[in-house]
Amino acid sequence: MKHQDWEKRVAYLGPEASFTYLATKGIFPNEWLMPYTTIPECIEAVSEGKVDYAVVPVENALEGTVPLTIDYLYHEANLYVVGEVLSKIQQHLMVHKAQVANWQKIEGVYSHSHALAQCHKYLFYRFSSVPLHQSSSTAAAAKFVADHPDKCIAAIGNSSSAQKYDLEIVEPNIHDFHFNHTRFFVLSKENSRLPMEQSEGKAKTTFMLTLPTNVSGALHQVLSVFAWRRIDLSKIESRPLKTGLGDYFFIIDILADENELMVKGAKEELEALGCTVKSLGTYYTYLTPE
Ligand SMILES: O=C(O)C(=O)C[C@]1(C(=O)O)C=C[C@@H](O)C=C1
Repeated sequence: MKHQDWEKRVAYLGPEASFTYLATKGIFPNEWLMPYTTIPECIEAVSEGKVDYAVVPVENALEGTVPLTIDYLYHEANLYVVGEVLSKIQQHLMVHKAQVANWQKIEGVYSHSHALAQCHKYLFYRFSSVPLHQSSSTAAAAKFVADHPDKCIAAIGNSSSAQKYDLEIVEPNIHDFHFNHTRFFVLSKENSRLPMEQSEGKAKTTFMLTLPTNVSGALHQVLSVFAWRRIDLSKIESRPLKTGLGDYFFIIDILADENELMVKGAKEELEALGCTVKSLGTYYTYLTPE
């Protein structure tokens, strides 16, 4: 198929075989997938209309929120979440095939900062004196190792990246906790939603909210707005507003559709209380096959 035959362009944190690529391929198997080096570049590509969607990591079960994604969405972009993808994350240690015999003597480990953090205990106990190097993604690390056959170095990443860049997995499943999943947002300029088919079928909405200044008990009031309406929240987290110490905005994930009467009412009441509320839209959750 030629590029111009593809209907949608989708930016993702590349290169090919990154975890974001696998999530993107899972939800867009037939679209034109375009790799970008950083999360802001993916987000800008949608904002500037170069692509229809961008897929970016937003939260990991071991490491928590991906601050760059949330902060960029709040401070720099005006986009909507049209879907989310949940993927199981398995991290493996891999080396160039020319270095397999020497892998216990590696002189450097390369990976994305989140992947290094997910394997912290393993690296601490097994390779405590070996320098760790951050890459723009796990697949970028695998590619770097592939491009340097003479160096005794390793990458941490998934089995697809080992395959794609022809590396050998020398120690599989080195992530510190078994339940390792990452959540990815699919972003668009339109407040639409990807079709429900193949999703889990339950609607989810994300609000970004700031509290009125100097009001005691403001957060308590916000939570009561949801509580008395029996609106289920799956996440609430604060991030710095970057205007001074103690200034925060909140990300709130709601297990309901923004068009439901109770959610509309909640938004109105929050605004009446002096909060600024921005809805990132309602979307469905997709699982990538394990
Ligand atoms: O480096 C990759 O392969 C990515 O897609 C990025 C990323 C992340 O930002 O959390 C995605 C999933 C894993 O948690 C590790 C890294």
